[in-house]
Amino acid sequence: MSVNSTLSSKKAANALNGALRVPGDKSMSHRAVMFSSLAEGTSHITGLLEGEDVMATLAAFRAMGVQAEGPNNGDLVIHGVGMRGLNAPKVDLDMGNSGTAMRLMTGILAAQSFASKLVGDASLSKRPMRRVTVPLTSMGARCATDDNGCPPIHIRGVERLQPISYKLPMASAQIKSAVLLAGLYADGETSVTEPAPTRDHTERMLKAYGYECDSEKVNDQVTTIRLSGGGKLTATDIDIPADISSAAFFMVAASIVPGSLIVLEHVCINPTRTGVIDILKAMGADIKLLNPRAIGGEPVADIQVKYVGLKGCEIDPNLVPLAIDEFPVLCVAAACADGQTVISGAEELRHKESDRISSMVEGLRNIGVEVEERRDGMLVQGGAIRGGTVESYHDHRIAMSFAIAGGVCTDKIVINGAETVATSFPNFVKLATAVGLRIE
Ligand SMILES: O=C(O)C1=C[C@@H](OP(=O)(O)O)[C@@H](O)[C@H](O)C1
Ligand SMILES: C=C(OP(=O)(O)O)C(=O)O
Repeated sequence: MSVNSTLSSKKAANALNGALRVPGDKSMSHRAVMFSSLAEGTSHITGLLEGEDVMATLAAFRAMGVQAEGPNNGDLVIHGVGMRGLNAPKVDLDMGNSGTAMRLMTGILAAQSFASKLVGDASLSKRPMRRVTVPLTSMGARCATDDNGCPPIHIRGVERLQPISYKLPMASAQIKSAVLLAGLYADGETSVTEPAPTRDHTERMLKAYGYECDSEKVNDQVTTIRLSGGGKLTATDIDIPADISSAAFFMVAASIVPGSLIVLEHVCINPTRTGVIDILKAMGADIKLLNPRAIGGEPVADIQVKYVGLKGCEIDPNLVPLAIDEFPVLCVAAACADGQTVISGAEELRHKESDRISSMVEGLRNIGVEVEERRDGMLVQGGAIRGGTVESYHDHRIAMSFAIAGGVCTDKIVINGAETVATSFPNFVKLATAVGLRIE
């Protein structure tokens, strides 16, 4: 762990200044490890996030016989074993805190000829998993959750899978990806229709590893993704840009601490991930995308954020899936804005590492913010942040969001359970301190 279990965050002495590069994108890092392991040949990954979530994915493949060197400063070499080259694991596969790891691995493992069992930590063990086992079972997979629909997931070997045409019941990149990954092994064409755009790293990265995958827009919101089973992945070199979900903490910090000017370098600005920029801009933030470029099939830019002060707004529910992991820190932005901010259409937040609606409502109240909890969101009354003690509920994004609130509090904020930041952002405290936040 890079930090103690309690963080204490105090008002920044000065404005935040400087350029920083946050760690690699978590969604892309998981997928790069998965696809490199299943590919034919040796892949070189750079910019990998060395957070605990991604390390759980890597450990699972090592337990199934995949050889890898690293990671070392974000560099990882993986010797792929091919689509059918995994060995039966001799141990339960521990996905730690990571919903992405558990759901995507279920898609891959449900198609193998051997049995496996996926387990997770206390938080992951409370998260809903039937959303993946139900469609996979209809493809002929033999996988089951516990009676309560949560992990562990028990998977039995199968000889073959049938393809399906699956309409996602909710906008979820994890369910989409789990079905597509199982579809790689199915006899025929699998299609997934999403009700609203969700992150498309699986589709983009499949293409980077030489696997054909088509996306067809049905209308503005709805897209159908199709692929045919039985193909192969070919090893490649992949450079992973910085994670906009980690950058978001500093985008909000610079937007609420007067006088700030920061540049977040080399951030992935895939349009299925940039809802946080649109929402902050709707609140009046001054955000500029500098040096736009393409890296490994993904758009990348340096993001400049200058303090101008925020105003409350009604957040467009269509932006929710495009900023799903950024809502905890957006709640902090709302608490510092002039006027009210309304979040709606965001019930999925209740199924993350913690119930992020109730964790944020409770924490904001503890530091002196007026909030009304709603089933699918909340209403935040902007104003001053006093300070107090908050619980992270072992949710990395809750812990880091309150650390950012510390930049403007009049007293100090103590965050319990902060070791969890290592799941997605191991050097958070170091980078935050480097740009001027005062975190102990
Ligand atoms: O596919 C992914 O990499 C992710 C999808 C999102 O989850 P859902 O698909 O459950 O919304 C997101 O919250 C998670 O952090 C990463
Ligand atoms: C929800 C998150 O991750 P996961 O679902 O992979 O646990 C997150 O990182 O905010």
